Amino acid sequence: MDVIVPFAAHDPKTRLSDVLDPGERRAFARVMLADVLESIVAAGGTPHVLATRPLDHDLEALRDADPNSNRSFQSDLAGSLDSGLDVIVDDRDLTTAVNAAVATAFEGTDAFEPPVAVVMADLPLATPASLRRLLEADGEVVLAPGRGGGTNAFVSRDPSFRVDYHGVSIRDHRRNARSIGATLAEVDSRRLASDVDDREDLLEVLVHGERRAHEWLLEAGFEVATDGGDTTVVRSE
Ligand SMILES: Nc1nc2c(ncn2[C@@H]2O[C@H](COP(=O)(O)OP(=O)(O)OP(=O)(O)O)[C@@H](O)[C@H]2O)c(=O)[nH]1
Ligand SMILES: C[C@H](OP(=O)(O)O)C(=O)O
Repeated sequence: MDVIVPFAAHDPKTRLSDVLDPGERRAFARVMLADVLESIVAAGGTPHVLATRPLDHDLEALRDADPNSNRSFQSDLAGSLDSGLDVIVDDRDLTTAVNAAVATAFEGTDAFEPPVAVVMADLPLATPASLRRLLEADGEVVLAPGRGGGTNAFVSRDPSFRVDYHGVSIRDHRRNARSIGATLAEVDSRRLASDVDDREDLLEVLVHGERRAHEWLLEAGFEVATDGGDTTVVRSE
C-alpha cells in the first residue's frame, strides 16, 4: 500500500524546545522519520514522504549541526534516499497538504494507487507488526488514534474522506468518516498511539524504543530517572 508520511522539515518538534536546540530537533525529527520509513517498508508499504521542503537540507542539518549524529544514522538515511525514496514537497499547512496528497492517490496516477495510508513521522515506536495491523485492518476508513486525541495514522479506501488535523482530530475524523457513510474501524495500538511531542514522550522512547531514535536520545545524554514515586527524563551535561 502507498503510505504518505507527512514531515515538517523547517522547524520541527517545537514542543521539544525546552530540551533540544533547533539543530537537535531537526536531527531527532530526521532520525524518527528514518525509523518510521524503515518500519513501513518492513510492513510491506511503499513510503512517500510529504515534506515541507526538499530533504537534502535536512541531511545537511543532520550531518553538520548535530554533534550527536553518527555515521550509521547518516548512511541509513542516505541509503533511503539513494534507493529511490519518493519525496513530495508541499509547503502548505498539514491538513491541506495531506488532503491534496490523498486526493492525488485516488486519481490513480503513476505515483500512487488507492487505498492509501497516512502515517506520521514522529512514531519511532511503530513496528512493522503494528503498521501491518493498520494496513491490513478492514474498513473504508481505519484510524489509529494518538494519545491526547490526535490521529497518528489512518488508511482510506474512500475517495471522499478528508482530514482536519490539530485539536482533538480523532473525533473530527470519526465524524468525517461517518458523514460520508464510510465503514469505520480503529486500531488500538500503544505503539501507533505514541507520537513524540513533548519531554514526557521521550520517556516512552527511552523505555520501549530499540532503534535510531532510542540510540540518538542515549547518545544525546537522555536517561530515565526515578525519584521517589516519579519517573522522569533527565539529560546529563
Ligand atoms: N508536510 C507537513 N508535515 C507536517 C506539518 N506539520 C507537521 N507535520 C508532520 O506531521 C506530524 C505531526 O506533527 P505535529 O506533532 O503536529 O507537529 P511537529 O511540527 O512535528 O511538532 P510541533 O512543532 O511540536 O507541533 C509529524 O510527522 C510532522 O513532521 C506541515 O505543515 N506539513
Ligand atoms: C497533527 C496532530 O498531531 P498532534 O498535534 O496531536 O500531535 C493531530 O493528530 O491532529
